[in-house]
Parts: sequence; C-alpha cells; structure tokens
Amino acid sequence: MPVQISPSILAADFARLADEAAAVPNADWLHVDVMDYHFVPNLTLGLPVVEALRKATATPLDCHLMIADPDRWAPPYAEAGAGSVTIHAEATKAPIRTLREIRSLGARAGLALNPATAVEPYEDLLCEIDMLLLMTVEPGFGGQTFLDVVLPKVRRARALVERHGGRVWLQVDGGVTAETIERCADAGADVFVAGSAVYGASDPVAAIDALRAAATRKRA
Ligand SMILES: O=C(CO)[C@H](O)[C@H](O)COP(=O)(O)O
Ligand SMILES: [Co+2]
Repeated sequence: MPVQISPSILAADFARLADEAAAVPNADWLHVDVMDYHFVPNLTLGLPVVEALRKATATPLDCHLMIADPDRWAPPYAEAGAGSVTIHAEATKAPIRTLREIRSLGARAGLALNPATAVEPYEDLLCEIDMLLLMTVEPGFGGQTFLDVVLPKVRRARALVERHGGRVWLQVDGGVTAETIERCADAGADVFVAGSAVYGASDPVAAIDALRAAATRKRA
C-alpha cells in the first residue's frame, strides 16, 4: 500500500476550515480530531462541523473520535459521510458491534490505541477493522513531542497485520514530523497523521510532499 498522509485540522485555523481543507489538495485524507472533555481533557468539534466539512471538501474525512461512549456516538459520523471512523479501544464497551455498524454504514472502521495500551489483546479484532491507529502522543492536544517508546509496538502491530493478510492499514498519530516519520515508516506504519508539521508550515503542500517522500524512502 502506498504511503498516505492525513493532515490534522486540529492545527488549522478553526475559523476558516473550508479554506484550510482546500489548502492541502495533495492530502489523501483530512484527519478530524473529535474531543469531548470526557475521554480527553480538551474539546474540539462534533457532528455539525463534520457534516459541514463533508460538503466543503472532496477530500475524504478521517474522523478520530476521542470521546466517551463511542458505541453511542460513532455511527452518526459514518452516516454523515466520513470515509473513516476510528474509535478508541479504551472507550468502547462493545467494539465488535460498533465497528460492524460503522462498516455497515459505508465507512472504513478504525480502532485506536493509546500509547500505553498493548496491541496483542486486539489481534482477534483485526478482521473487524480497516485501520489500526497507534497514538504516538497521549491523546488530547496537538503539537506534542513524539513518543519513541511506542515504536516497538508499531513493529509488533505490523507483524500482526501481516500475519492476518496485510489488509489492515497502520496509522500513527501524534508528533509526526519530517524527522519522526522515518522511524514510523521503518517500523511499519503506512498512514501518517500530521497536524503541526503540515498546518504549522509556511507551505502545507510542500510539507505533505516532504513527509510523503521521507516515509516512502523508508518503506522502500
Ligand atoms: O489525535 C491527535 C491528538 O490527540 C492529533 O491528531 C495529533 O496530535 C496531531 O497533531 P500533531 O501532528 O501536531 O501532533
Ligand atoms: Co488524531
């Protein structure tokens, strides 16, 4: 699978979201961080903004739900037209039911793991998901420092994914820069979220090209 880059609008100007989406035409996805003050100590945006963004851009939306009770709140994001909906393993009480519902509504289903959550207990769920998201910062805020301590888990996750046919995408999120992306790609990630490294750059298009080139070099 070719490298994919998913710029996080968490680092964009929330007053100009349609323009900010248009500023990254070379992005594969637009990463939308939904936070609720409960699962994480921050509040961002929700369904109405996702619905509005869906109409404002042709780039598929990669919704990362950092919310309590995703079993109740995740399916509407798929109904709203998100291309991918990711729920946290630490928050769901019925992952299989919720992941199946997301898929049945036409979206790709993702499962996210916090930095300290082991991947091995979720091996049997790989057949229920299209993407595994490994957080490389503690969730809640953009602009944090990449946690190298997660890299061995990325390698173990890649091995598990390959053992199950290699179909599941492996996403890393948090502190991904032109420098840290190489280590992530080397460990086996193939979908890269980048907020500050894209929207904090003077030229977001060039920043995406540079991230993609660095990751592709390492995966080759
Ligand atoms: O899920 C997230 C934080 O919880 C964000 O997607 C992530 O932090 C991206 O921002 P940056 O690239 O600036 O770290
Ligand atoms: Co995110």
